[in-house]
Amino acid sequence: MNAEKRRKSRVQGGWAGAGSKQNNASKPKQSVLASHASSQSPVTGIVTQRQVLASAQSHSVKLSESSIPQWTDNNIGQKSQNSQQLVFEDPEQEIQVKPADLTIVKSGTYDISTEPSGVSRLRYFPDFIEPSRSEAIFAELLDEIPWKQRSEVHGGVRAVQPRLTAWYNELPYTYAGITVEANTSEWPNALKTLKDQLVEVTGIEFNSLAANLYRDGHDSIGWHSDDEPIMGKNPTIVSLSFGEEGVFELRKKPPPNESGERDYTYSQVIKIPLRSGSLLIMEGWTQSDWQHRIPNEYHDRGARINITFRVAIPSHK
Ligand SMILES: O=C(O)CCC(=O)C(=O)O
Ligand SMILES: [Fe+2]
Repeated sequence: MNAEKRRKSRVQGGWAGAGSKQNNASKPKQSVLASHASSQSPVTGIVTQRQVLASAQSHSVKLSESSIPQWTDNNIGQKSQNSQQLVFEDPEQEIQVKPADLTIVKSGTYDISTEPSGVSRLRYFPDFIEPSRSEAIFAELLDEIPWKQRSEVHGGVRAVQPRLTAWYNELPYTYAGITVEANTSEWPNALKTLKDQLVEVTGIEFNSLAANLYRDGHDSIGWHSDDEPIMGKNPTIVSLSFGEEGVFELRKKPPPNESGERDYTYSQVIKIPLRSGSLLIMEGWTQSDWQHRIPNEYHDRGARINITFRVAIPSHK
């Protein structure tokens, strides 16, 4: 056997032995991927969008320091010794994989997580208000709400919000470094009726209302939680959408590092396309354990109005 042939046969032999070990090591990862996507999805009724490169199911795979099989001359004819060297023991390095994004499209109640604080629950009713009524409400709100572009402060930097807002409440409301003045003016009629309807559905007597107008696809609201002290602990946030569809996204908060920072690279993301007339309720620990946003879009989008009914607690004056 010449030198080149000998080298090839060694390599093939080496990888054949190593391969079976390696495959075994990576197999559980694949089966977790498959089963997680179907039956073990933490959120039933959710469509799993598998995005080939950007995301895969959440699973931590532990590898030994050297995941590449070692090859030495001693391996020839010493199968057992060879395989000994390739056992994946003493895991030292953890590889994290970003879970596939999940999309909620169907009406239902979704417990999106149970830890670290407790149950985070979403209730989604895509067809809460019929299309012709939604259209009329959209026109009324666009016309009657005193929309204003405000600015907010992030990391000490003040910037104009990429959307218009309004707030109806007896108390001023502080969030993202700004204080929105109290607004005791009368609620638009459509909102009074909707509030009564929502009090019936939820049993909660809402006393405040925040409104957002996303004028087009350039408008957005960044990642945040509705966890201002004025909302109290575990607030129920009831959100109605009118006009153009907007994709509402949630991402799970990872544990903070020693400096209190959170790395969201591997966070679970849940998307809910909020169409006109839809109702989304966030409950439980959702504001503690998740953030949400409406990203801007790369394609043209018409105007969208979002109304959130909340309970502001007067003791936080
Ligand atoms: O527009 C939406 O659906 C979300 C608005 C929101 O998160 C907020 O106003 O706090
Ligand atoms: Fe919010």
